[in-house]
Amino acid sequence: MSEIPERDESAARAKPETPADVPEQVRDEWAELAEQATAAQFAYHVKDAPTISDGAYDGLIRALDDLEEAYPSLRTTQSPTQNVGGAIFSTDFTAVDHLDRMLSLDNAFDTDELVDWAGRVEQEVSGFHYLCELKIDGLAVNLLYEGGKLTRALTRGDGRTGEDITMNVRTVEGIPTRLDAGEHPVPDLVEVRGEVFFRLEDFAELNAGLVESGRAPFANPRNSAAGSLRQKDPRVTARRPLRMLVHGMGRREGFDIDSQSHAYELMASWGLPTSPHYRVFDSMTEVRRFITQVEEQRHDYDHEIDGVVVKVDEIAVQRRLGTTSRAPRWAIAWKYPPEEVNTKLLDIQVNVGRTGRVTPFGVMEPVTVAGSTVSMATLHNGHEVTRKGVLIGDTVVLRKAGDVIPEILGPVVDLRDGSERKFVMPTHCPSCGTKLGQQKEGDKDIRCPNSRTCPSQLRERLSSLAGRGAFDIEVLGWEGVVGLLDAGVLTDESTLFSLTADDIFRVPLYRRKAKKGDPPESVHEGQVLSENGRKLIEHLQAAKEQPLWRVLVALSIRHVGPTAARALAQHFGSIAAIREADEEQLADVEGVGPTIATAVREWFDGEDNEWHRQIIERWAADGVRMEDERDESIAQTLQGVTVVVTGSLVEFSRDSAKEAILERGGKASGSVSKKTDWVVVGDNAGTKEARARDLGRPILTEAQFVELLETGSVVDFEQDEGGVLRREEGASKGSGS
Ligand SMILES: NC(=O)c1ccc[n+]([C@@H]2O[C@H](COP(=O)([O-])OP(=O)(O)OC[C@H]3O[C@@H](n4cnc5c(N)ncnc54)[C@H](O)[C@@H]3O)[C@@H](O)[C@H]2O)c1
Ligand SMILES: [Zn+2]
Repeated sequence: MSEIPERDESAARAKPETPADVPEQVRDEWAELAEQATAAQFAYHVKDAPTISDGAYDGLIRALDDLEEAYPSLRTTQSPTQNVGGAIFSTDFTAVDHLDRMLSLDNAFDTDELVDWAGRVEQEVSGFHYLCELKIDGLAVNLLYEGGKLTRALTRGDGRTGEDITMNVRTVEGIPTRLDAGEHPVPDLVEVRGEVFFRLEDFAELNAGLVESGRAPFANPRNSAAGSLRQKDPRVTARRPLRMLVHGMGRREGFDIDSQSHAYELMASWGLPTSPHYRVFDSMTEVRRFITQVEEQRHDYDHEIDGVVVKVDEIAVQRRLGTTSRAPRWAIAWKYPPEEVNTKLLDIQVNVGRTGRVTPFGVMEPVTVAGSTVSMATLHNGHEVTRKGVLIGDTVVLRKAGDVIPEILGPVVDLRDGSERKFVMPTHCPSCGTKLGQQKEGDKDIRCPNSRTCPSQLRERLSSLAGRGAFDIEVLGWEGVVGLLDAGVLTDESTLFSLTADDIFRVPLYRRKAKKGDPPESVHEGQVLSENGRKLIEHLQAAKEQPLWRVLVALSIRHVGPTAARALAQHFGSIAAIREADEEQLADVEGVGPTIATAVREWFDGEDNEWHRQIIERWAADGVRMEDERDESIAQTLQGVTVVVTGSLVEFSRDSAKEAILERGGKASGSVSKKTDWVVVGDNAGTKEARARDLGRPILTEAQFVELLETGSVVDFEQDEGGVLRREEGASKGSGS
């Protein structure tokens, strides 16, 4: 069917080679890698419990491929590079042949590989389109419909033969047992290929339920979806909220299709679940733009994706290009960098935070994930360590997705060798030795109650107080805090604003050797205050003028971050008024709620109230502004209006834009949802703009934002109802979005 040469051109160029020509060393290396890859395939496809990360697996396949490129005789049908994966079957299921083979996909990990692929295709054929869609990270399934009825469902298996999971698939929501003969007649026979997966929301809910009933949660949606579908007992599958999206056809009888997008249109009309996120393009430039866009909003989809699949749309062209033994030549999977890797958990240590909370964290062998090197990850609390079932010495799965902080998902149990040991939560504070305890019975967190003098809490509190979300004292970083405490000029935060130039001079970090030209009166024992030392004095002075919400954040009241602090400041206007408010009044403030209200009361009335009063009095005496001046002249134009600002504006900083919205009675939100009224887009806006377009929310420029602030509305704005990732007009219908 296909006339184009094998993908591997070097094989064609190389002189004929026999296995005997392959150096022993190379053969051994190949055998070793092949064995590892085969074992990984078994763990992944058959046991649904991978022992190595996808990145590591792809690395093994790469290495094998490189060896086979150099020594083509190694590339036998037995090689893991040549099979579809999952060749070994579980005895729990009956093996059944597919009518048409189910293939895997070739990968492109960088632009060169993608462009090479397109080059090979375009050299062979012309006048075709590229269809781009999401690569769903799930389990490939083949559904057979005969006379419109679902008669069989198989896993992909080795591509020729799969496992019969018909009973299980019948329990998956959204998979019709009968096709709809609405617009198009139901076919005599069709094999429908697609992916079974968990939606992220469903997965989180499933895990929450498991934890509530005292069981261990699942580590990752892909493998637990595979595990859930491949259950001996279909009743277990039925309890798991699995979904499916279809992305291809195998054997078909009694009807014809002319393109991939046509297939989607038909399948949607038959009631099969198709994805709304596909587009058809003319050129590679558009394909690459699509890939970039999808990567930016990778975490906004309701299921996990691990890349984008690019396919030739026209079926006639697909036929001409044909397939290799494991993948079609007319498609390629662009893979995004892996967000999950395996690494060794070397130790679990604890940190005592600014509110006394004792947090265990994992110390790991440094590993690169999603572009950064990670060697530590929080484990939240002792309960969480037990819940995740990790032991010190375990190989663990580490996940870092987008801007989210790295998370240890769980151990790779199969790789334990018996030397692992259990982590025990300490009974006494590692920083001050005080006995640890719960604040209330039933709390998951344990705390060091010595909030006033515990060195660890003090350091954390001071450095967070100086942070950008609080007093914003730039030159008082972690080292500065430690320096002030070590020099003994500060014993707690109450005297922070009483620091004198002499005090600051005593911290080595804030002084330097005197130079010629330094005024003689500033020189003491050959040293002068450094630039940062002088800045610290200035910044402390400036901090006293900060708005009330920042002072509130600086007090380190549990649960009171910038959002709650802004709400409190906006509503009450002064520390005195907040102190007078009862729990109910506090909880009634929008954006506050009962947990925060309790924490605020606890801070003013609890065991440490004396000491907390001292901080406030001392700060006030030193000139810190404890109330906001209200500008009654500002018109409340944005009452009940929610605005999201994204990207950088010219006249506004992030904070001042937020302030401007709040001052006018509006709500400044950090994420775009259907409830967002306006989205203000500055330079370099990322996923939020895309999401706004996706949801069809009105988009404003900075000038229009000013108009909005002044008048409460904008006359002429941009609204993209279609959204960048919507299917093209008329491309398909019936599946909703
Ligand atoms: N961690 C491990 O030990 C281990 C072992 C084996 C495989 N793996 C992972 O699995 C991959 C290989 O598995 P594979 O052979 O399934 O290949 P693949 O996941 O790279 O791609 C092929 C599969 O993608 C699926 N797919 C998702 N969305 C699709 C769409 N829109 N259109 C077409 N197909 C779509 C199909 O089911 C198809 O079979 C590796 O790259 C690795 O990520 C990991
Ligand atoms: Zn302590």
